[in-house]
Amino acid sequence: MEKAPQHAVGSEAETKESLRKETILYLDGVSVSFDGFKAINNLSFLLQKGEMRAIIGPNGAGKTTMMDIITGKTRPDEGEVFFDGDIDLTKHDEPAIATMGIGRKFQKPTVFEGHTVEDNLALALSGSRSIFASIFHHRDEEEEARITGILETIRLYPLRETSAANLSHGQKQWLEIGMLLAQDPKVLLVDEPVAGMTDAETEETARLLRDIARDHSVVVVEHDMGFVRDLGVKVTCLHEGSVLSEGSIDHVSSDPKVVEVYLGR
Ligand SMILES: Nc1ncnc2c1ncn2[C@@H]1O[C@H](COP(=O)(O)OP(=O)(O)OP(=O)(O)O)[C@@H](O)[C@H]1O
Repeated sequence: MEKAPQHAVGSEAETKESLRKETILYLDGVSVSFDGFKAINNLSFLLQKGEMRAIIGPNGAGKTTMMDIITGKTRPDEGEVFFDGDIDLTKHDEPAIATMGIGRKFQKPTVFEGHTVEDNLALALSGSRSIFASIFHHRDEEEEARITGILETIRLYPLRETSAANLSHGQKQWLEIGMLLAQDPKVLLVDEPVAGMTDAETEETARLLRDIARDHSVVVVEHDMGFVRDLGVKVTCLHEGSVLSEGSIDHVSSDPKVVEVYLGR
């Protein structure tokens, strides 16, 4: 008897594994239900190391739930979720996943309003140090250089001594992205970064995220299609907890399925 079937199964698993090893995020066959409702339904999503991806989709498509699964906030009922090739995220909790290098920025900025831009970054850089100790501790050259680098990336170097309370909404979003960068994540998950921003801030945010994507992997969830186009990256459209369409912005935005459930509305 031929051993072909067994061999075929083995090689399929090997192919999957070698595919997985190239990825920074790997979701395969992931499902999760809330009270019998499948919010995520057999979802497969691969993010390559160093890639930036935009996620779009109608309200309730499962975008937030997908982020919740990646960050360990929600446990999937089924499926595989891997980080950096071979770390099984379903075996780790939220704080452990954050420490491993998955940083998440929620829609609403949560900067420390009473502190300067620079001190907010110092706080984020210090991790567990107390607020008082972070601000008054003498920063060494390396810390100074990192803070300066982040201030330049987030376009706030000239405002470093300004109180965060006096920043515009858009600048607060950038500061929060900076605070995420201070934690040195490998992947940044960014939820609706340009909601409520001016047109000029929105355009600058696309450039800022492209700069960050030069040395990080990034997932951006956003409804603003002009902004998604400016990002110039592969787009995934979710619908009913699965991938409806994936590819270039031109491919996805002209896909009749996407027009029907999302763009045409
Ligand atoms: N904890 C929960 N309990 C019950 N249902 C939930 C829970 N979390 C999400 N859902 C449901 O799962 C579906 C997917 O929600 P999700 O928030 O992931 O969508 P979304 O794509 O992020 O939408 P939006 O663009 O509005 O933020 C929705 O129908 C939502 O009501």
